Amino acid sequence: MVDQIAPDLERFAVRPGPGVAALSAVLEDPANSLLGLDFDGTLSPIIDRPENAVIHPEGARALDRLSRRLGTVAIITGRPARAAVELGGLAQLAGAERMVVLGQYGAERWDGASGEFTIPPPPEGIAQVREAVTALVDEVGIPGVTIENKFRAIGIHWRTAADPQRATAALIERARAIAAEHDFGVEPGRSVLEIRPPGKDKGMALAELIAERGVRAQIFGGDDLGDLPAYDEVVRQRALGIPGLLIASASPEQNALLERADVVCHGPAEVATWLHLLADELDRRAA
Ligand SMILES: O=P(O)(O)OC[C@H]1O[C@H](O[C@H]2O[C@H](CO)[C@@H](O)[C@H](O)[C@H]2O)[C@H](O)[C@@H](O)[C@@H]1O
Repeated sequence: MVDQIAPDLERFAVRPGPGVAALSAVLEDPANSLLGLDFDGTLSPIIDRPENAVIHPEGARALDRLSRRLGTVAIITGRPARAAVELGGLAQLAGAERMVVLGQYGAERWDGASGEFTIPPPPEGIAQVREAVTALVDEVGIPGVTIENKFRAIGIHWRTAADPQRATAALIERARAIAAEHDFGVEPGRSVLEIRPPGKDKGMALAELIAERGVRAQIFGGDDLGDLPAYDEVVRQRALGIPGLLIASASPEQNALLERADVVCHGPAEVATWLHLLADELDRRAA
């Protein structure tokens, strides 16, 4: 039996603070612990075309290892649940039965145990929103601006725009007006503005999963503004006695999470390295 010694905090690069106790709690009780991760920018490197995104190969390997050790591994994403499962190859992971995907900020779900998707019907008004957004993008006419149809939401992307500054100046306020007119909300992200129905966020999605699974300790990692409600939820859960560690996947595009994080990784490759460290330590303790 291996000694249950405290984790080497220097190796895990955990800032002094509540993340330290959370890491110990996860290592001591992995079966009742949750790992929640965002998809794009945290597991999957940011690329020009959303439909070609994949999980970093080392991230996929680490997820595979962790899904055998932790009670719950959840991908909590703005992506449709089906897209995350397919792009991430999640159904093929060894511990897939312990994985959950909460897609479209918690509106959709995939359960690895049953392989079933829960996808509510598209919200009222989405066809009109799509039409108005398409007309706006056509009228603005900036090459490289693209529309992502997420069936219950629409993403306007300008990562590949010929003139990203002109694109944001021409699009953002008018896209917000379209959202307001149809009682939709907006979700700003990395070179994207999403128009989506209100009422769900990653914090709510996380809270529901914690309650459902009886989670006793957690780790959550994200990279963008849409992850902040999950950060808030981790802080709220700490006050309720559930320790939580926050990982930020840092990028030059977004620094809103950095000061709040217990661990800062530089993009999905470093997130993957950190997840492997966690898997190594869990394997060592299980040996
Ligand atoms: O919650 P997430 O898993 O982080 O998803 C947020 C949005 O990510 C995607 O867009 C981002 O990644 C693309 C691929 O790397 C990139 O081209 C784009 O610029 C990024 O904003 C995705 O397309 C959206 O649907 C997600 O809501």
